[in-house]
Amino acid sequence: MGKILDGKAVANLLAQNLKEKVKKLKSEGIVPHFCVINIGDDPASKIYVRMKKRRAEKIGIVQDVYQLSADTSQEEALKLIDKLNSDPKINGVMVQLPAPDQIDADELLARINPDKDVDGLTPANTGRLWMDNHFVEPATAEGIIELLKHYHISLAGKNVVIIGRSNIVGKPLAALMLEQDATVTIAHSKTQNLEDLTKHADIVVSATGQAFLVTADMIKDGAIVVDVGINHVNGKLVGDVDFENVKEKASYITPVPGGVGPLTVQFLMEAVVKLTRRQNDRR
Ligand SMILES: NC(=O)C1=CN([C@@H]2O[C@H](COP(=O)(O)OP(=O)(O)OC[C@H]3O[C@@H](n4cnc5c(N)ncnc54)[C@H](OP(=O)(O)O)[C@@H]3O)[C@@H](O)[C@H]2O)C=CC1
Ligand SMILES: Nc1nc(=O)c2c([nH]1)NC[C@@H]1CN(c3ccc(C(=O)N[C@@H](CCC(=O)O)C(=O)O)cc3)C=[N+]21
Repeated sequence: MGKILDGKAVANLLAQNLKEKVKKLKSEGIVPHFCVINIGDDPASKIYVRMKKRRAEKIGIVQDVYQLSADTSQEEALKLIDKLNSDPKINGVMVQLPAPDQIDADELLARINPDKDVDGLTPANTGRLWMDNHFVEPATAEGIIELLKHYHISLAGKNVVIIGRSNIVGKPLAALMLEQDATVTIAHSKTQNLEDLTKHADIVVSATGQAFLVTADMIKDGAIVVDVGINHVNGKLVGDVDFENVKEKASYITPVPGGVGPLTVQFLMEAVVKLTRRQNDRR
């Protein structure tokens, strides 16, 4: 039976460490301060924004939330980003996704000053990620890398299948795993015979938002399974993986909740502190 990769515990352990870094900054008169721009009324986004706030407070980081109405124009959102970019008191900026239909989210992301890019999703930082020259990494991908490291799971030479090719999860994770010498396959909704790929994988990561996509018959005995998905089924929070059955076959598996999610939030906080430190050391 598979061992649980306890993302929540690892995130809380890292939070203790980060708190000390924040204390050190505070002794120099610096308080890490970032802003989340949330446009519209997506209920899940509001929950995530609250979770970030909770973790930020625990660590000693100041988080402002700019809650913009669902009918906010592109110009208004761009103006707010420009204002935060040029405010020296603000160390980090992020735009919560998804944004409403009238908003071009890619243009908003591209407007964020790469030196304040908490999510690591600006074109500049995405480029640096693929050139192995990165400073902040997208939090979910970095969280997964650090989770595997915590459990002494090496990526070198491993066959990894990542299901999902989004700019926020699948693609950055592929870059980071490739950098650690894994052989990476990225699957998506047009992939044929997905199980032929996953059956040969040492590590399967699912980031699709499709509950029960990954079943036990798709997994090699002793494989490692990382579940990024967040789905609500009959009022219950589940991932993409049929956890109860897959855990009998896997050597390690992440639960949902309590797996990748808390690490995502933790690594957003890590990014805020790193950016704050660099901005102050450069002055
Ligand atoms: N735990 C955490 O910290 C985080 C969790 N999430 C969750 O992870 C999931 C993915 O998020 P995100 O990457 O933003 O989502 P997107 O919707 O942007 O991307 C989903 C990806 O999954 C692929 N996909 C969808 N259905 C299938 C299928 N049946 N078979 C194979 N591939 C499929 C899509 O393929 P195609 O490109 O062809 O459409 C796409 O590449 C969501 O549930 C989200 O809530 C996201 C971020 C952080
Ligand atoms: N610009 C941007 N950056 C993001 O990082 C970003 C985003 N937009 N949009 C949405 C996704 C999703 N995401 C999650 C964060 C925390 C949990 C999390 O903490 N989950 C808990 C449970 C959550 C619950 O109870 O609902 C867990 O899995 O244990 C999940 C998902 C960040 N995202």
